[in-house]
Amino acid sequence: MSFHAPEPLKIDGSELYFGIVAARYNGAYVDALIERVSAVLKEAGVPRANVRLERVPGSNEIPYLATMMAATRQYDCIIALGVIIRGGTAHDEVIAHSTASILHRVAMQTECPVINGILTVNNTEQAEERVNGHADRGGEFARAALEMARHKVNYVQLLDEIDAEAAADDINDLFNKN
Ligand SMILES: Nc1c(NC[C@H](O)[C@H](O)[C@H](O)CO)[nH]c(=O)[nH]c1=O
Ligand SMILES: CC(=O)[C@@H](O)COP(=O)(O)O
Repeated sequence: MSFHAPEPLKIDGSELYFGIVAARYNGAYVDALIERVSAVLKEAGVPRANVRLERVPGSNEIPYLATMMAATRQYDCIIALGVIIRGGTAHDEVIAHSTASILHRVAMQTECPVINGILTVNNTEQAEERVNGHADRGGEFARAALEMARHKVNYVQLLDEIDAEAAADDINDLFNKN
């Protein structure tokens, strides 16, 4: 098991907004992830009102809601939470790969970072260890979300400033020509 999560950064979450999309499949494990994510966001000062939680049937449905939430432009980061447990067929692999790839695409296309908090495990013991046991994956996902939300806010602001400067340059050029 991996225990090399980065050292937590001190991030003031009081003005950050988060969307959580969580599967109902394997609900007890996912609920435990939601609890840890919520606790860590709260510790960072994120007001409860700044966090919106949406539930979907299974992890396969997460990308749709993540896309819709990101498209609202109301969030600084989306956190996707699910637990995929290996079954008898390759269905679990199909869902794990496709969701991971779509979540990246959502982030690139909307400028809203997306945290892939969809655990892919071989059995219930591995799920238990990661959500209620030694590994605090929910906490890790929340801390990654705080860090990425801060990047998002900074870069969106920087891009706005660059756009404003470019627009001002265009206006100056126009006046200088006339
Ligand atoms: N087997 C798991 C699923 N399967 C359900 C799918 O995610 C989906 O709801 C269904 O295929 C309809 O589109 N979901 C999980 O989150 N975890 C699993 O282990
Ligand atoms: C139906 C599912 O989402 C998933 O549990 C598939 O399990 P299995 O591969 O054992 O049919």
